Amino acid sequence: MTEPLFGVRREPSILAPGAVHVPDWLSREQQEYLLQACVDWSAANAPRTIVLPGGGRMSVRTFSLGRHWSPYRYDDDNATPPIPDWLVRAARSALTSAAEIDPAAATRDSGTAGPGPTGHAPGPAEYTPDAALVNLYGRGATMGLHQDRDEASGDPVVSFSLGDACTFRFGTPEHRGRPYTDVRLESGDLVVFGGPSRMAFHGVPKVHDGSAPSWCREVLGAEPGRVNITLRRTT
Ligand SMILES: O=C(O)CCC(=O)C(=O)O
Ligand SMILES: [Fe+2]
Repeated sequence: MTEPLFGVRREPSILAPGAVHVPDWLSREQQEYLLQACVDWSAANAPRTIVLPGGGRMSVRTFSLGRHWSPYRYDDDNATPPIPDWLVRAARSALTSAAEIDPAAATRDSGTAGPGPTGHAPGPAEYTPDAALVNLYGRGATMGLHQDRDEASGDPVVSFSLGDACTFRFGTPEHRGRPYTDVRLESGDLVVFGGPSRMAFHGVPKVHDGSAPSWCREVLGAEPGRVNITLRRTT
Protein backbone atom coordinates (compact mmCIF):
# COMPACT_ATOMS: atom_id res chain seq x y z
CA MET A 1 0.00 0.00 0.00
CA THR A 2 1.33 3.42 -0.91
CA GLU A 3 1.90 5.68 2.07
CA PRO A 4 -0.47 8.65 2.01
CA LEU A 5 1.07 12.12 1.90
CA PHE A 6 1.32 12.93 5.63
CA GLY A 7 2.20 16.56 6.27
CA VAL A 8 2.93 17.32 2.64
CA ARG A 9 1.00 20.22 1.25
CA ARG A 10 1.15 20.49 -2.51
CA GLU A 11 0.90 24.07 -3.72
CA PRO A 12 -0.30 25.42 -7.07
CA SER A 13 2.56 26.23 -9.43
CA ILE A 14 3.28 27.92 -12.72
CA LEU A 15 4.93 25.37 -15.03
CA ALA A 16 5.68 28.00 -17.69
CA PRO A 17 4.08 31.36 -18.53
CA GLY A 18 0.36 30.61 -19.02
CA ALA A 19 0.64 27.00 -17.76
CA VAL A 20 -0.64 26.22 -14.28
CA HIS A 21 -0.83 23.11 -12.08
CA VAL A 22 -3.45 23.13 -9.32
CA PRO A 23 -3.14 20.08 -7.01
CA ASP A 24 -6.33 18.50 -5.61
CA TRP A 25 -8.63 20.69 -7.64
CA LEU A 26 -11.36 18.02 -7.85
CA SER A 27 -12.95 16.73 -4.67
CA ARG A 28 -13.18 12.98 -4.14
CA GLU A 29 -16.91 13.09 -4.98
CA GLN A 30 -16.18 14.97 -8.21
CA GLN A 31 -13.44 12.51 -9.13
CA GLU A 32 -15.73 9.54 -8.52
CA TYR A 33 -18.45 11.13 -10.62
CA LEU A 34 -16.06 11.93 -13.47
CA LEU A 35 -14.48 8.45 -13.33
CA GLN A 36 -17.90 6.80 -13.41
CA ALA A 37 -18.83 9.00 -16.37
CA CYS A 38 -15.64 7.84 -18.16
CA VAL A 39 -16.57 4.20 -17.49
CA ASP A 40 -20.07 4.81 -18.88
CA TRP A 41 -18.81 6.71 -21.93
CA SER A 42 -16.24 4.05 -22.73
CA ALA A 43 -18.90 1.32 -22.56
CA ALA A 44 -20.87 3.19 -25.23
CA ASN A 45 -17.91 4.38 -27.26
CA ALA A 46 -15.05 1.86 -27.18
CA PRO A 47 -11.69 3.49 -26.50
CA ARG A 48 -9.29 2.95 -29.38
CA THR A 49 -5.59 2.57 -29.85
CA ILE A 50 -4.60 5.40 -32.13
CA VAL A 51 -2.35 4.45 -35.03
CA LEU A 52 -0.39 7.45 -36.23
CA PRO A 53 -0.06 8.15 -39.95
CA GLY A 54 3.61 7.06 -39.79
CA GLY A 55 2.51 3.64 -38.50
CA GLY A 56 3.34 4.15 -34.82
CA ARG A 57 0.75 3.04 -32.27
CA MET A 58 0.03 5.16 -29.24
CA SER A 59 0.17 3.20 -25.97
CA VAL A 60 -2.86 4.99 -24.50
CA ARG A 61 -6.42 4.17 -25.49
CA THR A 62 -8.51 7.19 -26.38
CA PHE A 63 -12.07 8.27 -26.94
CA SER A 64 -13.65 11.63 -27.68
CA LEU A 65 -16.63 13.65 -26.52
CA GLY A 66 -18.20 16.44 -28.55
CA ARG A 67 -16.12 16.35 -31.72
CA HIS A 68 -14.21 13.20 -32.61
CA TRP A 69 -10.41 13.41 -32.80
CA SER A 70 -8.24 11.22 -34.96
CA PRO A 71 -4.72 12.16 -35.99
CA TYR A 72 -4.60 15.04 -36.89
CA ARG A 73 -8.12 16.45 -37.15
CA TYR A 74 -11.55 16.73 -35.58
CA ASP A 75 -14.75 15.45 -37.21
CA ASP A 76 -18.39 15.60 -36.30
CA ASP A 77 -20.02 12.23 -36.02
CA ASN A 78 -23.23 11.11 -34.39
CA ALA A 79 -21.58 8.28 -32.46
CA THR A 80 -19.52 10.66 -30.29
CA PRO A 81 -21.28 11.50 -26.99
CA PRO A 82 -21.80 15.21 -26.33
CA ILE A 83 -19.82 17.05 -23.65
CA PRO A 84 -22.25 17.33 -20.72
CA ASP A 85 -23.03 20.78 -19.35
CA TRP A 86 -21.55 19.88 -15.95
CA LEU A 87 -18.19 19.22 -17.61
CA VAL A 88 -18.29 22.57 -19.41
CA ARG A 89 -19.07 24.24 -16.07
CA ALA A 90 -16.16 22.37 -14.49
CA ALA A 91 -13.84 23.60 -17.27
CA ARG A 92 -14.97 27.22 -16.78
CA SER A 93 -14.47 27.01 -13.06
CA ALA A 94 -11.05 25.36 -13.62
CA LEU A 95 -10.02 28.26 -15.85
CA THR A 96 -11.09 30.73 -13.19
CA SER A 97 -8.90 28.92 -10.63
CA ALA A 98 -5.97 28.80 -13.04
CA ALA A 99 -6.31 32.53 -13.79
CA GLU A 100 -5.92 33.25 -10.07
CA ILE A 101 -2.47 31.63 -10.24
CA ASP A 102 -1.45 33.06 -13.62
CA PRO A 103 -3.91 35.26 -15.54
CA ALA A 104 -2.18 34.32 -18.83
CA ALA A 105 -3.44 30.72 -18.45
CA ALA A 106 -6.99 31.81 -19.28
CA THR A 107 -6.02 33.82 -22.38
CA ARG A 108 -5.87 32.82 -26.04
CA ASP A 109 -2.68 32.02 -27.85
CA SER A 110 -2.27 35.15 -29.95
CA GLY A 111 -0.17 33.30 -32.52
CA THR A 112 -2.96 30.86 -33.34
CA ALA A 113 -6.24 32.64 -33.56
CA GLY A 114 -6.07 36.12 -32.09
CA PRO A 115 -9.16 37.69 -30.60
CA GLY A 116 -12.54 36.59 -31.94
CA PRO A 117 -14.73 38.57 -34.33
CA THR A 118 -15.82 41.03 -31.68
CA GLY A 119 -12.21 41.79 -30.86
CA HIS A 120 -12.89 40.62 -27.33
CA ALA A 121 -11.06 37.71 -25.75
CA PRO A 122 -13.55 35.55 -23.83
CA GLY A 123 -13.26 35.32 -20.06
CA PRO A 124 -13.27 31.99 -18.20
CA ALA A 125 -17.08 32.15 -17.83
CA GLU A 126 -17.47 32.11 -21.61
CA TYR A 127 -15.05 29.28 -22.32
CA THR A 128 -16.96 26.74 -24.41
CA PRO A 129 -14.96 23.63 -25.22
CA ASP A 130 -16.41 21.63 -28.12
CA ALA A 131 -14.20 18.53 -27.82
CA ALA A 132 -12.83 16.46 -24.98
CA LEU A 133 -10.26 13.68 -25.31
CA VAL A 134 -10.20 10.96 -22.71
CA ASN A 135 -6.91 9.06 -22.53
CA LEU A 136 -6.70 5.76 -20.67
CA TYR A 137 -3.19 4.87 -19.53
CA GLY A 138 -2.73 1.21 -18.68
CA ARG A 139 0.43 -0.34 -17.28
CA GLY A 140 3.50 1.06 -19.05
CA ALA A 141 1.57 3.55 -21.20
CA THR A 142 3.24 6.88 -21.93
CA MET A 143 2.64 9.84 -24.21
CA GLY A 144 5.54 11.36 -26.12
CA LEU A 145 6.17 15.09 -26.16
CA HIS A 146 3.81 16.77 -28.60
CA GLN A 147 1.92 19.99 -29.21
CA ASP A 148 -1.90 20.13 -29.18
CA ARG A 149 -2.14 21.78 -32.57
CA ASP A 150 -5.21 20.35 -34.28
CA GLU A 151 -7.47 23.06 -32.82
CA ALA A 152 -8.08 26.19 -34.90
CA SER A 153 -8.93 28.16 -31.77
CA GLY A 154 -6.19 29.43 -29.48
CA ASP A 155 -8.37 28.88 -26.40
CA PRO A 156 -6.68 27.20 -23.44
CA VAL A 157 -6.59 23.45 -22.82
CA VAL A 158 -8.04 22.29 -19.49
CA SER A 159 -6.77 18.91 -18.23
CA PHE A 160 -8.05 16.75 -15.36
CA SER A 161 -6.09 13.77 -14.02
CA LEU A 162 -7.65 10.75 -12.30
CA GLY A 163 -6.45 7.39 -11.01
CA ASP A 164 -2.73 6.61 -11.00
CA ALA A 165 -0.29 9.48 -10.67
CA CYS A 166 2.04 10.34 -13.54
CA THR A 167 5.07 12.41 -14.35
CA PHE A 168 3.89 15.20 -16.64
CA ARG A 169 6.53 17.00 -18.69
CA PHE A 170 5.92 20.57 -19.81
CA GLY A 171 8.27 22.43 -22.13
CA THR A 172 8.24 25.37 -24.51
CA PRO A 173 6.44 26.03 -27.81
CA GLU A 174 9.74 26.03 -29.72
CA HIS A 175 10.95 22.43 -29.58
CA ARG A 176 10.82 19.09 -27.77
CA GLY A 177 14.02 19.55 -25.78
CA ARG A 178 14.95 21.36 -22.62
CA PRO A 179 14.04 23.53 -20.83
CA TYR A 180 11.09 21.59 -19.49
CA THR A 181 9.52 21.07 -16.10
CA ASP A 182 8.53 17.67 -14.72
CA VAL A 183 5.65 17.63 -12.27
CA ARG A 184 3.83 14.74 -10.59
CA LEU A 185 0.10 14.81 -11.31
CA GLU A 186 -2.08 13.00 -8.79
CA SER A 187 -5.71 12.01 -9.04
CA GLY A 188 -7.81 15.18 -8.82
CA ASP A 189 -5.13 17.55 -10.12
CA LEU A 190 -5.81 20.25 -12.70
CA VAL A 191 -3.49 21.55 -15.40
CA VAL A 192 -4.37 24.48 -17.67
CA PHE A 193 -2.19 25.68 -20.51
CA GLY A 194 -3.11 28.75 -22.49
CA GLY A 195 -1.77 32.05 -23.78
CA PRO A 196 1.99 31.87 -24.38
CA SER A 197 2.08 28.15 -23.44
CA ARG A 198 -0.88 27.00 -25.52
CA MET A 199 1.46 25.51 -28.14
CA ALA A 200 4.06 24.22 -25.67
CA PHE A 201 5.34 20.66 -26.06
CA HIS A 202 4.12 18.36 -23.31
CA GLY A 203 3.84 14.66 -22.60
CA VAL A 204 3.65 11.89 -20.03
CA PRO A 205 6.98 10.03 -19.71
CA LYS A 206 5.79 7.83 -16.85
CA VAL A 207 2.68 6.58 -15.07
CA HIS A 208 3.24 5.50 -11.48
CA ASP A 209 1.49 2.13 -11.55
CA GLY A 210 -0.55 1.31 -8.47
CA SER A 211 -0.49 4.86 -7.06
CA ALA A 212 -4.23 5.58 -7.53
CA PRO A 213 -6.24 6.20 -4.37
CA SER A 214 -7.70 2.88 -3.24
CA TRP A 215 -11.30 4.04 -3.78
CA CYS A 216 -10.58 4.33 -7.53
CA ARG A 217 -10.71 0.53 -7.64
CA GLU A 218 -14.38 0.64 -6.80
CA VAL A 219 -15.02 2.52 -10.02
CA LEU A 220 -12.24 1.25 -12.28
CA GLY A 221 -11.53 -2.28 -11.07
CA ALA A 222 -8.37 -3.96 -9.81
CA GLU A 223 -5.90 -2.14 -12.08
CA PRO A 224 -7.20 1.39 -12.24
CA GLY A 225 -4.49 2.93 -14.42
CA ARG A 226 -4.56 6.64 -15.18
CA VAL A 227 -7.36 8.58 -16.82
CA ASN A 228 -6.79 12.03 -18.31
CA ILE A 229 -9.45 14.31 -19.74
CA THR A 230 -8.53 17.36 -21.79
CA LEU A 231 -11.08 19.93 -22.91
CA ARG A 232 -10.43 22.00 -25.98
CA ARG A 233 -12.09 24.50 -28.28
CA THR A 234 -11.44 23.34 -31.83
CA THR A 235 -13.08 26.05 -33.99
O1 LIG B 1 -2.40 12.69 -20.15
C1 LIG B 1 -2.06 13.86 -20.04
O2 LIG B 1 -1.89 14.41 -18.95
C2 LIG B 1 -1.83 14.69 -21.29
C3 LIG B 1 -2.67 14.24 -22.45
C4 LIG B 1 -2.38 15.03 -23.68
O3 LIG B 1 -1.42 15.73 -23.75
C5 LIG B 1 -3.29 14.99 -24.82
O4 LIG B 1 -4.30 14.27 -24.79
O5 LIG B 1 -3.04 15.71 -25.79
FE1 LIG C 1 -1.56 17.07 -25.46
